[in-house]
Amino acid sequence: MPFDLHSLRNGLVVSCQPVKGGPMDRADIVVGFALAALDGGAAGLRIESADYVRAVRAATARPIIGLVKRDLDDSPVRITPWLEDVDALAGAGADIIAYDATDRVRPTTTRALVERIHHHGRIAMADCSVLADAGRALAEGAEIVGSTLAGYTGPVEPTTPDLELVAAMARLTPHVVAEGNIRTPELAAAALRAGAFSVVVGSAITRPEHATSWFRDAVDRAAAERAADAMAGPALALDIGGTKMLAALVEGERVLDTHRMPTPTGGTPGDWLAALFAGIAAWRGRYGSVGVAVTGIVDDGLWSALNARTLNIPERFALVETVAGLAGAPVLAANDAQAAAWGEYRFGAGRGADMVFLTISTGIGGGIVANARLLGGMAGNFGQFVGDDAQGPLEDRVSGKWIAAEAGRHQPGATAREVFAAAAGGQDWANAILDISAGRVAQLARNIQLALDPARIVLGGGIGLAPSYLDRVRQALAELPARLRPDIHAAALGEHAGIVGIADLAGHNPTGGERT
Ligand SMILES: CC(=O)N[C@H](C=O)[C@@H](O)[C@H](O)[C@H](O)COP(=O)(O)O
Repeated sequence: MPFDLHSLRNGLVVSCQPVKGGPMDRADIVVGFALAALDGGAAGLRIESADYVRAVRAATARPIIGLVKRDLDDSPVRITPWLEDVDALAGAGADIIAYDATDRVRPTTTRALVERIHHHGRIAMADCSVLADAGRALAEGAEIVGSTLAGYTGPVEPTTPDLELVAAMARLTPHVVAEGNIRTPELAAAALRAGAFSVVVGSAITRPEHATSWFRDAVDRAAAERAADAMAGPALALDIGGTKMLAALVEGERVLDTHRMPTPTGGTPGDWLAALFAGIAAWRGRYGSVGVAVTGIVDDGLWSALNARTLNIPERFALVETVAGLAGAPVLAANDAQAAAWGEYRFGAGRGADMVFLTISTGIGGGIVANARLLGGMAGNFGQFVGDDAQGPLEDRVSGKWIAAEAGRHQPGATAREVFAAAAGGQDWANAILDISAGRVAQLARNIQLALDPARIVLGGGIGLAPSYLDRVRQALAELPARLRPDIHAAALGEHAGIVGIADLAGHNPTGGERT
């Protein structure tokens, strides 16, 4: 039956080319790889050498792209350079014959190779390095063009696929094969989306030596990072809030030492920081990096107030530069709730998952970690969300301040803590206030789920962690279908989340500068 090219449409082709001279370089092993690939759902195979094509052909009728590789003295062309190679591959049973279609010094013209492939009634696949190769190959009659040689004509071997070339070739012909350095299922899918007709994957599946080395390199890099962290010793973490300033020496999630002082009511942020550093002068030399978590917004190391009533600071205060001058070490700065989000992500209730952190206390803050990255700038400022009822920011209708104000009608002067106590004692009015507050947080969590679909939402803060509050939030969400229901957990690091988070971020920031 003549070979039907369409059997490869949207298909995965597995290239079974062992490392030359390596332990897998045996016909029986190549046949084993080929049959295993077909069992796994491959639509076709790419096999090197007439002998191996013959061996695989004897084991399967499925499509085979054949090629011969040679290292020639007088030409850089390696893939099927000779007419005799074409004859041998056709004789061995290849359906498609791949050849080097680059414009380089070569023993035989590409036109002659294509003619010879057609003479045997086979399909010609042009392995290209640039778009011009593909244009020429199509003009010479090749049925398929591949991105096989993209990057391989230069001095340094590529490590990523050239999907732009795939997309450009797809504008010339529908029969484009994406090939070369497709190392993950995601890249294979991206190649198809870029316009490929079929995708060839080789080393990631059939060269254990190569795939092992990628993993080994990644593990080596992580080990080097770990060793560098251990060498760097503790980080200095600062938390500058509206009422208090906290300095701490932090190693991993361990807080080794702390120093607290009230945030001065007068002076500039530069004065406050100088006062804080005077209090921790004895720590000098014990830390290699500094993280600063602050209330407000941090953009490019510059600090601005979000709400001047919480902390009045000059617009775009040079926070990183000022602290670097005082500390003599690289500095990283972030919003305090964002820093706490990172702390919970690294060591607390959000470990390793895409997560949103919500802190409900006097106000509401938050942070977002997506794809292992903490979002900076304004991201996570949930307390500032507004409804369409012009009732002001959400935090004014939820937080500790609001709870205490609502309680005033029933128990003048009551604090939020006292409202929780009254609720625990069975007071209906107190339960009603807490249910309203928790219901609004539940609504916020629901909206966050719809916007970001995090794996978890972590709830912290004095109100968020007060007895019964999380249960009330969960209760308010109980009726939602499971897929829409946020998975809410109590924060695990308590008041240390911010300093642990900012210390960890700072420890991985050897060059300094703001990174959030
Ligand atoms: C440049 C060159 O000589 N490529 C060769 C072509 O057949 C093979 O060595 C590759 O393994 C094949 O293209 C599949 O690519 P990857 O193994 O990166 O998935």
